[in-house]
Amino acid sequence: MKKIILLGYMGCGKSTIAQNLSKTTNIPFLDLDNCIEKKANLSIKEIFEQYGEIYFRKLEHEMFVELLQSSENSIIGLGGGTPCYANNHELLKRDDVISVYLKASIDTLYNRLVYNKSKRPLIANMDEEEMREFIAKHLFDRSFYYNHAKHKVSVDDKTVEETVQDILEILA
Ligand SMILES: Nc1ncnc2c1ncn2[C@@H]1O[C@H](COP(=O)(O)OP(=O)(O)OP(=O)(O)O)[C@@H](O)[C@H]1O
Ligand SMILES: O=C(O)C1=C[C@@H](O)[C@@H](O)[C@H](O)C1
Ligand SMILES: [Mg+2]
Repeated sequence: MKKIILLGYMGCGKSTIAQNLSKTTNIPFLDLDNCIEKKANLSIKEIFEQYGEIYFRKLEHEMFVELLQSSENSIIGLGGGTPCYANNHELLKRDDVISVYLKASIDTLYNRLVYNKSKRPLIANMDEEEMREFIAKHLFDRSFYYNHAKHKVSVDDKTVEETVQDILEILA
């Protein structure tokens, strides 16, 4: 069974695009962050605060493997850091996986995240200047892992519908 996996930096649109792609294709959508929250019965923010990031990364890896094991077709929106820990990037190459990196520029990410950071523990307490610096460096470090995706779609200056269309072309 095929898994369509969307990955990329926080705010690139994984959850939004995955939800819309699911409506268009009728393939069920699973958001990895939401699945972790449901299983732990805690928000991502609470898991970071109460147990720390390393524990979160362990839960994230376990949930990713669990979702890949299911026999259903599905669209999976990963967390922003998922490919960058626990060798998760190797899983993007599996034969039953269609992995798509939603590539966004620093400006796009900054503009989307600046007013919407409270639920994202890695940036929640940063001021605007700090946040731009952080995104630039972090994206540079993470690109190595994101580039293990089989496909890449640029999301800058595109509507949700345009990005969904780009992904449908990959799937065709
Ligand atoms: N063209 C667009 N495509 C996708 N998202 C957009 C677009 N324009 C604005 N947004 C907004 O960008 C924000 C970030 O999107 P979303 O939460 O889907 O990102 P994410 O990649 O799932 O982030 P995270 O890794 O933190 O879960 C949302 O508020 C969404 O509405
Ligand atoms: O980029 C990251 O490392 C994260 C992104 C979010 O999706 C969550 O998975 C969490 O806030 C960590
Ligand atoms: Mg998301």
